[in-house]
Amino acid sequence: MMRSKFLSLLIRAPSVCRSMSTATKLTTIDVNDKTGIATLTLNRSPINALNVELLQDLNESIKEIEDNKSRGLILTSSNDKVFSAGLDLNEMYRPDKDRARLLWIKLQDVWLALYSCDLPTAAAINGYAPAGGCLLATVCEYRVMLPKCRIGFNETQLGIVPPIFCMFNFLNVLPRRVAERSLSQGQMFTTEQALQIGLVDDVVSSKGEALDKCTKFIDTFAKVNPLARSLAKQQFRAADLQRFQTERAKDLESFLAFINHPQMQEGLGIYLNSLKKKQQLNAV
Ligand SMILES: CCCCCCCC/C=C\C=C\CC(=O)SCCNC(=O)CCNC(=O)[C@H](O)C(C)(C)COP(=O)(O)OP(=O)(O)OC[C@H]1O[C@@H](n2cnc3c(N)ncnc32)[C@H](O)[C@@H]1OP(=O)(O)O
Repeated sequence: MMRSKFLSLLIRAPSVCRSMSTATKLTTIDVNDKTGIATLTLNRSPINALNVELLQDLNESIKEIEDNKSRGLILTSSNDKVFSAGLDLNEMYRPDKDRARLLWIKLQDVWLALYSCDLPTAAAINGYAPAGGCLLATVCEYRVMLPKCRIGFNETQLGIVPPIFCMFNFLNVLPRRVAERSLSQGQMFTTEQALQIGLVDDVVSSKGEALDKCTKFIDTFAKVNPLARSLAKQQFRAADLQRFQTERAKDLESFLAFINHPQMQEGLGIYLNSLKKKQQLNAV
């Protein structure tokens, strides 16, 4: 098992594969022939809210990209305003018990797949990225964002405790003090603020430019031995991954207990309604 992983890393070469897409089309994969880099696009209309199916699709696509020995993975969205609106609140409001359990397990799987991904990963954040959207962006090793967007973990603003993997992501990206404050205050940052604190690495004016920047980032590894690169990344992340595995089951039970709490349900109902009301107001 270990040997085949080593071999696959040693013989990794630019992919000749053109494009792969998952059957459901909630995500699409395009592999650039020249660079061998795979672009994984979130494609769940209207706002890439992460439901069970999208998370399942994402997991399959990440695996497909790894198995096809792409040189890197770029995560982006087909929506030109929203990268991802985070977890689908409809999965948590008056939840179906089995689906809610599955939702969290799939979210944990996606986080794990990206956090421990052998490939270099980058996020072209071409729109809003609250909560779960921020999770997907910050689990990557590099981020570039478009102007006039917002990103952050707003969970505490909604009365939700951010799970430990949000903390791991932020501690990888931000100084500890900034990470703790922004997570505990549920801060949402404008693109400009995100750049200033280092939450994103660069700001560009179009999605095309964002994809180019991500490609350039992945290209910085071109002359580095892929096995050495991958193992160095795993070494940095090993303690987080170990803690995640230890707490995974407890984290799932905490989530289920949390969303099934009557006060949480009431809050979720009000919040969902306010999001819908916003649209009604816009239409007036
Ligand atoms: C100690 C350990 C304890 C562990 C406990 C763990 C507990 C953790 C529990 C939960 C964790 C949750 C993490 C999350 O990800 S929660 C989701 C947070 N997301 C948000 O708050 C985003 C809210 N949405 C927005 O801000 C905007 O919609 C935006 C993404 C900026 C897009 O704006 P716009 O383009 O203007 O689109 P609309 O606002 O008009 O939205 C279009 C329709 O989509 C509906 N909507 C929006 N967001 C969501 C969502 N996240 N889920 C489901 N539906 C959503 C919105 O109501 C509109 O619907 P409709 O067309 O019917 O009016």
